[in-house]
Amino acid sequence: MTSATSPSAGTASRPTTPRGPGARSRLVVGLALLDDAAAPSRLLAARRSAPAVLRGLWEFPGGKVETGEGPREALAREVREELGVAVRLGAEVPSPDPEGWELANGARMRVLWGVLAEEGAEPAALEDHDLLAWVPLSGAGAHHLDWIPADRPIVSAVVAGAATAFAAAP
Ligand SMILES: Nc1nc2c([nH]c(=O)n2[C@H]2C[C@H](O)[C@@H](COP(=O)(O)OP(=O)(O)OP(=O)(O)O)O2)c(=O)[nH]1
Repeated sequence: MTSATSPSAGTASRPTTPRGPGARSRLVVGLALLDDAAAPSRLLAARRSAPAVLRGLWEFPGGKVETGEGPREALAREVREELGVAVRLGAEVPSPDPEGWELANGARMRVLWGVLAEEGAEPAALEDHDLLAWVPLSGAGAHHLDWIPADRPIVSAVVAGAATAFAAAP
């Protein structure tokens, strides 16, 4: 499976600071996966299965950027590992801080829009999650889930911005 990304979209191509061999930066990347680029109506949410402190809470699929990786590359890798699908990544969901959304542990998360790269592909909860849900973008749909608290403002931004997420994409 190939992952199609658009390197020029968004600002998520900034390099991360190397911290030595095998080290991981504190940058986390998350995916706001929409069911359709032109007329999105649902967002994919993933329920954490571990660690214990996060178990049962919902989040954006993704994870930590590894040393030497760009954020987009890291996100495509995490999504392949966690969901078993390739995604077409779009721009970054704008955050109040250019470094990204602040997480509870002091880390930052940058969230990118995405849609499935292959028609008919179905994300599966392969790693880190025990349940996936396509939640409606309209009404209170997405807000009903028990999100990781730091994700709540991101969910609001995603719900507000989904309709135009891919509007400028080629
Ligand atoms: N993936 C993801 N992580 C989030 C979100 N919100 C949030 O606070 N986090 C936190 C949880 C974790 O402390 C951290 C991401 O770590 P992770 O465990 O997903 O990263 P990883 O897949 O690279 O895992 P690992 O190899 O370090 O175990 O960011 C979110 O929406 N998605």
